[in-house]
Amino acid sequence: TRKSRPQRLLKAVEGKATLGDPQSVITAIDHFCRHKEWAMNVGDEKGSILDSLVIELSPVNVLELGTYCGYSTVRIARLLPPGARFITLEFNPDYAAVARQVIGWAGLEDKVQLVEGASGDWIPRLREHFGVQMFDLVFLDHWKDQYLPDTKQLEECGLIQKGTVLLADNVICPGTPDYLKYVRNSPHYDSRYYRSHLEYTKVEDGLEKSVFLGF
Ligand SMILES: Cc1ncnc2c1ncn2[C@@H]1O[C@H](/C=C/CNC(=O)c2cc(-c3ccc(F)cc3)cc(O)c2O)C[C@H]1O
Ligand SMILES: [Mg+2]
Repeated sequence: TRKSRPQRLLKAVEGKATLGDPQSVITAIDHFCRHKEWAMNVGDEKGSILDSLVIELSPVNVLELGTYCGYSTVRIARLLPPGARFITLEFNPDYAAVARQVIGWAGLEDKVQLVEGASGDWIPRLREHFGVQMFDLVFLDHWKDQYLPDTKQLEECGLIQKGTVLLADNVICPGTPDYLKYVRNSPHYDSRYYRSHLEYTKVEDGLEKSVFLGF
């Protein structure tokens, strides 16, 4: 059977990137998606905004919702301080398999815990299973209608506390209207929109950064 797009993306990484060099993996994926086949990675333009926020925050505990091929996983993991803990959730086993290899090519497998499963099932178990008390940074990039329910569940589980930063991809395209309304209207969040473009295109999109102010 024909390879899937994630498998073709992985082939491009294996053909172009240098083993153990995260930047070469990022460059290989961006080149593949810009010149061969578009794929829903956060991309280089929004990725640079993500980089600057990770560097500024220097987070110790990070959660990513929606690993896909591991592009943003590599972008984030390569910038984390030693001893940081990074959990990424992906429920599609084929995507998870590709992501493990992409993360492995970048040499970042020791920095990332890729958990196969649905965010809704795993969020209530993160504390007792991984001993994590709260997250400094949550990157939301999974199904867009899951952003709000998962944010509420993270709040209820006490995994979002004063100072936690939520960073959401695609708040314009495809759009996450209910999530955006929630974080922008809630007195418990200080929210800011970083205008950019949909990965590898000229279409407007952006990231929403929301800092939890405490209850
Ligand atoms: C609930 C849950 N738990 C764990 N993993 C979950 C999950 N829901 C999705 N996932 C996993 O995340 C990934 C899903 C990501 C969804 N992202 C998207 O749908 C997405 C779509 C576009 C887009 C924009 C314009 C267009 F014309 C077409 C597409 C751009 C993006 O950056 C995206 O992230 C893969 C999936 O298996
Ligand atoms: Mg996205």
